[in-house]
Amino acid sequence: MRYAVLVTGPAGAGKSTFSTAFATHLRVSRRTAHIVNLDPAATGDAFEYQPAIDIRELVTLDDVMGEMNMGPNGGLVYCFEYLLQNMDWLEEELGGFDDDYLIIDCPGQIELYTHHPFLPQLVRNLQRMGIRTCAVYLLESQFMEDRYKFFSGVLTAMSAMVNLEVPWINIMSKMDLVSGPSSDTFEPRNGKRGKRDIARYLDPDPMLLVAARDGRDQQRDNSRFHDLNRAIVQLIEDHPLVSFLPLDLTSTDSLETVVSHIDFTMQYGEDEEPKEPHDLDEGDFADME
Ligand SMILES: Nc1nc2c(ncn2[C@@H]2O[C@H](COP(=O)(O)OP(=O)(O)OP(=O)(O)O)[C@@H](O)[C@H]2O)c(=O)[nH]1
Ligand SMILES: [Mg+2]
Repeated sequence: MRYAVLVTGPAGAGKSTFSTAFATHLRVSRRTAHIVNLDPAATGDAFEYQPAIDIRELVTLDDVMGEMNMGPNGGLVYCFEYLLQNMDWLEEELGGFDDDYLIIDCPGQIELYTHHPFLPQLVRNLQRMGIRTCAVYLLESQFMEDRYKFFSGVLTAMSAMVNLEVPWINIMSKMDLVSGPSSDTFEPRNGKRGKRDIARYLDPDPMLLVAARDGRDQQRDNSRFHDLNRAIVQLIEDHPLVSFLPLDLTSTDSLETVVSHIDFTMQYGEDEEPKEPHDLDEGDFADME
């Protein structure tokens, strides 16, 4: 059985860092893991491991920009169209792996997740090849600093989820940057976030949008903005599709919890009993009553 995890999410969310940590963790656990680089713009030393498959062997953003006289964004779109037309190259590369765990590090172009046909097509091909596939979507913890930014992140995650029809796990990355949880309070105190406050983001509480009363809201005090927020609140209440697993790469437990959720989602090891994901321990962020 072959497995593939698509590591997705906006630019700078920590996808490549997570992919490397994930691969290391699997190797330490004596499991074969390979990184697939799907980012034609990745710079040479971006990876601790040599990727087993690298889109840059087919096409690089630099070449496209140089030869086609394109800018970086148009160039990236061109790269994906090119890969889409050369899917047999990827299939051939993938064909060489048996019984393996492929970690597919995706680029951070948000268009790729919300409306470009490339990733859905890739997923269909992986499934046709009998590779069990799931996706993780990383959002970085800094998004929790601004409620509007956070909910725009939640909506983007939802739209990516709907676009890519695979089992899906949302991850709040870089939790090491969030100091806390220091207390059981809702509001940040002494610059530290309370446990309950963090929980309202991991399991997005749409009332955060309604209750927002910071300076920024006064500037935005107009009824159409409030109507829009109310509509978003309603959408998230009616379709609570998105919740986040916290990921703190400075903690092995945290990484293990995330890996066990991924294993569970893909039913890794089909001959074994399906495993329940590790419960989050005391000290993790999401163990709210
Ligand atoms: N503090 C902290 N920083 C992180 C973590 N993960 C990644 N970073 C930093 O965030 C930046 C972006 O990390 P990458 O792993 O390159 O993110 P990416 O999602 O692959 O970025 P793109 O491929 O450009 O979209 C780098 O400076 C990393 O060092 C983390 O868990 N904690
Ligand atoms: Mg990257």
